[in-house]
Amino acid sequence: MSSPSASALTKWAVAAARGFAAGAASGPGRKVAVLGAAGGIGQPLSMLMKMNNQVSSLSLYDIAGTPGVAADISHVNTKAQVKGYDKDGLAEALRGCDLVIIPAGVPRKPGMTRDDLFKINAGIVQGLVEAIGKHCPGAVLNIISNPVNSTVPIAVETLRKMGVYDKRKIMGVTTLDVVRAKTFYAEKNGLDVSTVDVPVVGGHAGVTILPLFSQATPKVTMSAEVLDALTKRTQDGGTEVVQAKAGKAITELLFFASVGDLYRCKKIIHAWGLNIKDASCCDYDRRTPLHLAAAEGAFSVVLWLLDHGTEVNPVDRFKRTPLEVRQGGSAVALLLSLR
Ligand SMILES: NC(=O)C1=CN([C@@H]2O[C@H](COP(=O)(O)OP(=O)(O)OC[C@H]3O[C@@H](n4cnc5c(N)ncnc54)[C@H](O)[C@@H]3O)[C@@H](O)[C@H]2O)C=CC1
Ligand SMILES: O=C([O-])CC(=O)C(=O)O
Repeated sequence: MSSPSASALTKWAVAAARGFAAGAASGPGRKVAVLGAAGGIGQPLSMLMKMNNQVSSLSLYDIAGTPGVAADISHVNTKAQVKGYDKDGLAEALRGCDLVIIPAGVPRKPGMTRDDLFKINAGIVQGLVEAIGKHCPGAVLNIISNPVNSTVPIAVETLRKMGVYDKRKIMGVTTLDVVRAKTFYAEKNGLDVSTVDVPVVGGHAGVTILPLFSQATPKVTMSAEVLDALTKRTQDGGTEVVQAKAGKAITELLFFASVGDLYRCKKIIHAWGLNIKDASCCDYDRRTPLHLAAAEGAFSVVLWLLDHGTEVNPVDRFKRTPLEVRQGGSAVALLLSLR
């Protein structure tokens, strides 16, 4: 499974607990569905649900990769019965659910805002909510898919049209903003984070996230500058994570450049919006994809990088250019020296 951030784990645990508190069904053992269960959020979230002893039945639904995730999660030694469902199994996954959590959809890449996801995720959420309205209309709904500020209203209107809307049962998951505000406030003021509370109101995007540090406890007087910085960091917390995760994409790009896999290089560059002209697209030793492709004689990758504007002579930490790391004469060396 991919590993979740600690803050994200806290967020989902709290959201799920709220979901249960507002749940319609009574008695032990709730049926929970995670839609988008095979994704970066879906997998650790599914694990948390499997570890929650209020859950007796856990439906893991995704359009791809569900069998592996369901097998993995089902091995956890807790009582919830796990079943994986692929794209044809949505109705069955939802039937009788008390709580449905939706992390399905595309995530941001560096440079994108959450609103940039609207075109794709609005349709995904609407389709899933229609199925919920049909197969488990009484369930509590937690929406994680971004932009939460828009996907929640879409869910509300979808259920309203179907005549099954209950305002007590739909929640956009924004707990992560509270988690971040508490962490940053405690860090800045040298407080034990377990004693800290910071209310956050508003939405889940940029300036719509409003941490109320004036209401935080324990109370600490902070300068206007510190207050502004904490507010901004809380509002930009998601962007901080999205950007940090792009580092992994660069590492993958460097690997596929070194093995001459042009198809995967292009896929990663496109998916993550990586800028191969940017000097920061490199590893710790400042080796660029061109350094690695040249060193391994990956002609097609070298040619493609050069044709797409990569600098010909960047120097790595050891002051070597791609031509210099290419040992001996070869087509790659000739290509580099002619540019
Ligand atoms: N509200 C919040 O605090 C947070 C929200 N998010 C949002 O959660 C969403 C998911 O993020 P990640 O898990 O990182 O993305 P991901 O790409 O790793 O996973 C998304 C999953 O959704 C699945 N999917 C796509 N269309 C589907 C459909 N029609 N039905 C069922 N599954 C479908 C994909 O197959 C994939 O497994 C994004 O929109 C992201 O912005 C992410 C972090 C925090
Ligand atoms: O920022 C994003 O795209 C994901 C998210 O909602 C968060 O981490 O708060």
